[in-house]
Amino acid sequence: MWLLKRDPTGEFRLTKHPPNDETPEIPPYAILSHTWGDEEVLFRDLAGGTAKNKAGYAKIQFCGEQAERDGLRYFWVDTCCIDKSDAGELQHALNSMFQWYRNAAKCYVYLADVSAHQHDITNSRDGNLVARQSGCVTQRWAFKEFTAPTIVQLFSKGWKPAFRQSRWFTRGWTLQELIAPTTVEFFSKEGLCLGDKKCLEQEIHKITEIPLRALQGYPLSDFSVAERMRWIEKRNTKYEEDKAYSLFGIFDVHIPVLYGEGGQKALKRLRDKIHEDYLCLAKLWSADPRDPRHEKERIELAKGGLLADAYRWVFDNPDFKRWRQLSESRLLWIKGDPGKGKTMLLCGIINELERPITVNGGNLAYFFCQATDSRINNATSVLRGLIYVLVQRQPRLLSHLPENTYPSDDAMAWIVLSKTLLEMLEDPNLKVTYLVIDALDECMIDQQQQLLSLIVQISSVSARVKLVVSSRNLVQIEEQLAIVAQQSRLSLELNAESVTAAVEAFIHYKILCLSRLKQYDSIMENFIREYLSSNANGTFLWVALVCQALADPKVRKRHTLTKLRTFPPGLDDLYARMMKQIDESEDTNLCKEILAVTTTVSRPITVPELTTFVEMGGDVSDLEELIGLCGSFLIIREQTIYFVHQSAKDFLQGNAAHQASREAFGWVFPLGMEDVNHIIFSRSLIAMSAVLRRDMYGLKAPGFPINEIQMPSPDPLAAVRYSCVFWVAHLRDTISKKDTLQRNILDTIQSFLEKKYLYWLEALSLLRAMPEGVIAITQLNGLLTHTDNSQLTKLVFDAYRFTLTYGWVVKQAPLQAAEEPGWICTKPAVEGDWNACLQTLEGHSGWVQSVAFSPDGQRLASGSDGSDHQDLGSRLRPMPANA
Ligand SMILES: Nc1ncnc2c1ncn2[C@@H]1O[C@H](COP(=O)(O)OP(=O)(O)OP(=O)(O)O)[C@@H](O)[C@H]1O
Repeated sequence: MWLLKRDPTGEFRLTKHPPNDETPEIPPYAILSHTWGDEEVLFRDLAGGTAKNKAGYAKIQFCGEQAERDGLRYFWVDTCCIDKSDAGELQHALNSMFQWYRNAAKCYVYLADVSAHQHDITNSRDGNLVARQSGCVTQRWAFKEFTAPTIVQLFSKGWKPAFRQSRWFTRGWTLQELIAPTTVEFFSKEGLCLGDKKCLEQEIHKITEIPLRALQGYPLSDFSVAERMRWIEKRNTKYEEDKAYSLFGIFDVHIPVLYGEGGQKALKRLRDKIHEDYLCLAKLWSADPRDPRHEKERIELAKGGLLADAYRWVFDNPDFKRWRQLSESRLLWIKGDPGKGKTMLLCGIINELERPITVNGGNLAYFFCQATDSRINNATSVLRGLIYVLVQRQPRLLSHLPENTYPSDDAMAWIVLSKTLLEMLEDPNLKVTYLVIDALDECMIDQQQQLLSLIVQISSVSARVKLVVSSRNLVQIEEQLAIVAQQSRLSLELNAESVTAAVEAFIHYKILCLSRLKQYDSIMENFIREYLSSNANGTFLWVALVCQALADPKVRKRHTLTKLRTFPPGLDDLYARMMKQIDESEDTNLCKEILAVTTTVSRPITVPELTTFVEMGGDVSDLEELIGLCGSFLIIREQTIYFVHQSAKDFLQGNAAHQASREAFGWVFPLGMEDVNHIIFSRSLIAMSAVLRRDMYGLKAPGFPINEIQMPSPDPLAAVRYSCVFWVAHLRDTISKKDTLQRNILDTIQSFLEKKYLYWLEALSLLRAMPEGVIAITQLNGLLTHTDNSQLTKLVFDAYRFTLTYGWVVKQAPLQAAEEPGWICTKPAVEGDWNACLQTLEGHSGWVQSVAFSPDGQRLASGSDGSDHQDLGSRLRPMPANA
């Protein structure tokens, strides 16, 4: 990078940075942003000593002098600090420009078409600022007092019309010059400061329509591609290709610079590259994308919204401060009992850290483990989540992603992804990176150990990586984390002592909300406050549950105090009391069924999915009412049923230490969990048999691109989405204590597969759940190994071979059969295999014609009679009209 510096003779000279390998650091520098005029000083002018003869020299002088006033010896100006005659240097400069602006200590925007002169405010000779009225000095400011807000006030509105109209806001390259730097100061053509990006943000937002969060330095990956593209739409560039090239930093992608290719072509190449990166990233979350950033928002919402007063205390905590400030402190473990507010505290920490980190080019990735959801309760998903966020924010890290990021074998996936993450964290371009992992204890127990080992390894990887993890206070976690060198690890325990003041703030807020709802008087408020404070024992969750119960419309204001006294202190006692309440209701059996199913399923299910498992003959609104009756354990958000908290599920599963928890297990599962698994499995098959058929989404032709599929309304698959993916898992759990599957179960499976196998695959394709489907059929194959039903075993084996060999894959499938995402596509492998499998399946199922592939085996075929199908057509019998 070339930088300008004043030499001892007072002239500006170019110096190359870093000068050598021993001093790799680039010194602090200022950077100029401006629009190009007629006579700009070029690289060769400075080298040849002709710079001063050009009008553009005034800007260089302005920038150099302003930098000196700000204590900066170096500065950079795009007109003369790039040797454009060198193509390699030009490409490098275009690729690096965003970072150069981002890393600048100050960015000065010189607005050649905005004048502050009419206000008679000028720089005096001593470098200070002087205001004159009728020629007399009325005020004088030292430059130190010369803060941006004072200046804005000073000039009031006089310069603003010209500012709004400034050409600077219409140019392409100035977009990144506005967004990338942390500090942007605007100057009039006389060199007077008009204000900075922060104090003018409302004005700039109105002019550019760029969201305030983007101006404030939040990660650009938080804004959609379409949104970011909109920012440049109305801007112009001298060379039409620059409209695309000026976006490299905004998307953190790079394509070769080819001036002459045309603006449209450059934009298309850029879009293709973005899309390619997106597809690559999407492969990480093959089936059900779980962007941890959305998960965080969902968690905050589900837990009633994040209250800053209840987590801000941590920023003054000495251990937290040490972890944040000392480079050797790499790992902070936040531990505490259920409901002490660990998850919410981590959300608050992320909010606090996010902006300062990302604004300085650092990165922050996080993941919330949740035992209630099999998609995010394992070590591999933690890795996928962290990598996903890291790469989203720094697409350049994509180069570390291996070809196959979704090996169907979980152990293999772990090996591949842990290596990938470690490589990313050692990337020389990576700046300070923070990783936050919530609820290590909610990671599946058999995978906890490997996750902990990786955390230990990361803690010693690089001084640029810092970690915050949280969990309950468990010995096995403590033992593992103790391996991290003592000076690198810190722990912070959330207990009654550390969080009492925060819980008080939470109680205050909750009472305020309740009071608004129920119109309490101050005596009532005080009584509730008193009761909550003396019984909460530093447990936020206890307070939240009691307040939720009081907010129930059925609790009359006059009964509030009596009701309040029925809530015992302690979480488990509170759950026991709530269980008793349900037991006393008229709908106790249905409530128990609902609780049994929701406790057993592998991910939170929706209300329509629950109708598959709970037989009640009523409509969905009845079911919603019943879920409401279980309100102390369950909540519905956006039609999905969640446990109010992991501790509520632990209680019903008999995992809590309290005696009442063991009673709860017997209450919910009188015939054991296997029985509930059997109910879920068998009702899944009944429901799928009724729903699955050919072309459920009315697409008419196979080979339909997955991204163009519009879900019909109502969705015919709504009630069986869960069943399609998880029926085999529940089948497996029915036999965990028995040796083999019973005859009648085998018959049911055989009948289902004979009639519905292809429709099931079609449903999985539509649900984008093919990778899980492959896992399910693999499991099924394994389960049947020891059965004596040879016909079924052969059927499943053929189905298994067929699925794996030809990969009924859609977008982001484990078997990369086609480059293009598709609905159902296949890749011919061994000819003989294909025919054998197909013949078996043809005999069993209807819509074989949806199996389609191109003769070269690479591209997805579309339509049932296209030429691509000739190869296939020669082998398939025409589909019967009534199939
Ligand atoms: N800062 C906060 N703002 C708003 N609500 C909070 C806050 N902290 C805690 N709560 C309330 O307390 C409840 C429990 O908090 P949280 O889930 O963070 O506990 P936890 O310690 O992570 O529990 P567990 O270990 O069992 O998962 C939340 O559901 C929420 O109602």
